[in-house]
Amino acid sequence: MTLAPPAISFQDVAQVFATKSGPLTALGGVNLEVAQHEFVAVLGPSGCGKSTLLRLTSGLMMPSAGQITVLGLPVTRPREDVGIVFQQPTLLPWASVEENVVFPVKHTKGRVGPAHRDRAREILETVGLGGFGKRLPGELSGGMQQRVGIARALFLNPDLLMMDEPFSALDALTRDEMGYELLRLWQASPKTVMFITHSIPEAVLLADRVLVMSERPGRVIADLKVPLGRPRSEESLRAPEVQEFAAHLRSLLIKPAKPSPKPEAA
Ligand SMILES: Nc1ncnc2c1ncn2[C@@H]1O[C@H](COP(=O)(O)OP(=O)(O)OP(=O)(O)O)[C@@H](O)[C@H]1O
Repeated sequence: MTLAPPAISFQDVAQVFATKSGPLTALGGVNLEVAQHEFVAVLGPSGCGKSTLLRLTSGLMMPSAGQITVLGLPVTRPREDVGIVFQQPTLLPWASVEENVVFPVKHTKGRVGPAHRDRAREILETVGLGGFGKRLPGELSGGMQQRVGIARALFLNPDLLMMDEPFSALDALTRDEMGYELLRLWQASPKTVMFITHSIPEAVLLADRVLVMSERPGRVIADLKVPLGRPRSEESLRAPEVQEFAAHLRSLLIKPAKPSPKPEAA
């Protein structure tokens, strides 16, 4: 029996950016593994390199050092089997919802065939936007626009779904609703998900495992299994062990305030 390779593997990955004020080490020696079909959330302070992690996995940039493999193969270029959802859906405002969804194919292959149109309609149906294909993005609510972004990422049925704070621009109720919606989609069509968020409740609700990153240069400082079965619900989130887990995550993320300097003696 051959063991399936991990969906994502980082070995001693560092990322240094050249900036006007000199080299900036965004990631300093990241090691992590994500199993196939696992849902992993990444939490960490602002600027610790979470988005960089996601861009490296997607092949949108190459690491300064270390090795990254996706499904057992080194990442050497942007991969078609990795779908990405950003904080803002970045839709083409003049193109219909359906045109936005088929955009990845139009962009790479130059033409869109009837099978692609069928797939676009199917995936729009799946994300709850059946019947909205001819609308323009500006005619949709923020939550609906983000659903279009998710449909576009799922259009080519990727093995991996990278999500960079996908719901953070939405109001609290829509955000919760989208979280459950995402779980439904993930359970109906299992994929490996790397989900970047600043929200501890969101990470706990969605993920199998939570990776916590240090301040820049980012490293993984904790790799914790969420103590919750599936399906998840508001009620299961209230369980004492889950509350305790969330409190532990909070303690890893929030540094105690430094004592203020003593006033100088008069
Ligand atoms: N292309 C780039 N050139 C120079 N510096 C960059 C580049 N991309 C990111 N950085 C810097 O690298 C660091 C990590 O950025 P990144 O966006 O990955 O952090 P993040 O954890 O996703 O932040 P946030 O939580 O605020 O979105 C930051 O200091 C950022 O300014």
